[in-house]
Amino acid sequence: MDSHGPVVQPAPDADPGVRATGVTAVVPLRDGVSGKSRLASVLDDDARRALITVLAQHVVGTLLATPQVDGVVVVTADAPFARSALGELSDVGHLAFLAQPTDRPGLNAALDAAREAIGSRLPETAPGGIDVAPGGAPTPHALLVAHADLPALTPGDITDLVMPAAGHASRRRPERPATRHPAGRASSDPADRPAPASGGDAPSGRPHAADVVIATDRMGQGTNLLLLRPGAEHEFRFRFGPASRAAHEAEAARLGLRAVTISSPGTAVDLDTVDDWNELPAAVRSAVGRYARFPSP
Ligand SMILES: Nc1nc2c(ncn2[C@@H]2O[C@H](COP(=O)(O)OP(=O)(O)OP(=O)(O)O)[C@@H](O)[C@H]2O)c(=O)[nH]1
Ligand SMILES: C=C(OP(=O)(O)O)C(=O)O
Repeated sequence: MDSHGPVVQPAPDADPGVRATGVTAVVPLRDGVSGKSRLASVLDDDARRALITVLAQHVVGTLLATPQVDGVVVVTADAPFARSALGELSDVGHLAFLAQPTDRPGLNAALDAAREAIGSRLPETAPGGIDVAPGGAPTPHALLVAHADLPALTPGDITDLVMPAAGHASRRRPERPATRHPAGRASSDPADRPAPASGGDAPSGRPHAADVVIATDRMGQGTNLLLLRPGAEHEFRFRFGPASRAAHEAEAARLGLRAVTISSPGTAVDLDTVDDWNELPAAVRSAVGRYARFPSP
């Protein structure tokens, strides 16, 4: 394994020339100290820091390896930590770091700050702002929020989520067994597109692009990734936190936007608790476990 943590392979069968729309990804990353507090009973500070690092490397590397993603902005309360954890990935693609304003604490405020920075296209030299331009983003542009703790996420999952057919009622094949690495499960086969968890009521046989795509967690309660297509990306209020899936569905309804909620193994698996750890696919647990030693169950 290289210094970027779990290896990320580009989706092998994705056509880089095919774009639903340009996508700018935003990854919130609190810091390397206070995060993963729900694992504090089993992991000490150093182990949690290592875990936060390897998970963030995996998510950001996966986004950068996804053909539809033009750039990634990491919004963080701890820029030195984020740069040291992720800076090397700048070689892979357009990666920017945005320091979260100290007077705007919290996850939703961090995302608001990132959205504003992207919208105003801060110059590279903007004080406290983006220090690496996320790339010549064409308009219209979609905004994809992805949490930094999704160890089974693959480029294929992201392609499936951002392509216009995401949320269209599809026949889901059984998950393929993990190949060389959990991130190697990528596919752009339409039949592998994530099944809608709810709200996907597009006419049969015709893909329909939702304005808002919510990738929920394995309990069906939270939001691990959130796509706002052009037209939805400005007004939508981020409602991350407890029961955010329902809150985001309600927010879309409030704005008269069409939303779909999807779930696939790679998007649903986050790592917040010991239960999450025990539920990880074995290959993913083994890859992550090389960086953060969890006690045996
Ligand atoms: N920039 C920023 N990111 C945050 C903040 N709070 C959470 N995040 C990030 O948002 C994502 C989801 O975070 P949570 O699962 O709620 O928190 P966590 O730190 O991973 O875990 P817990 O401490 O157990 O809640 C992760 O990528 C976090 O790093 C915040 O206040 N600012
Ligand atoms: C913040 C969220 O998730 P979690 O804290 O469970 O990672 C969420 O699902 O909105």
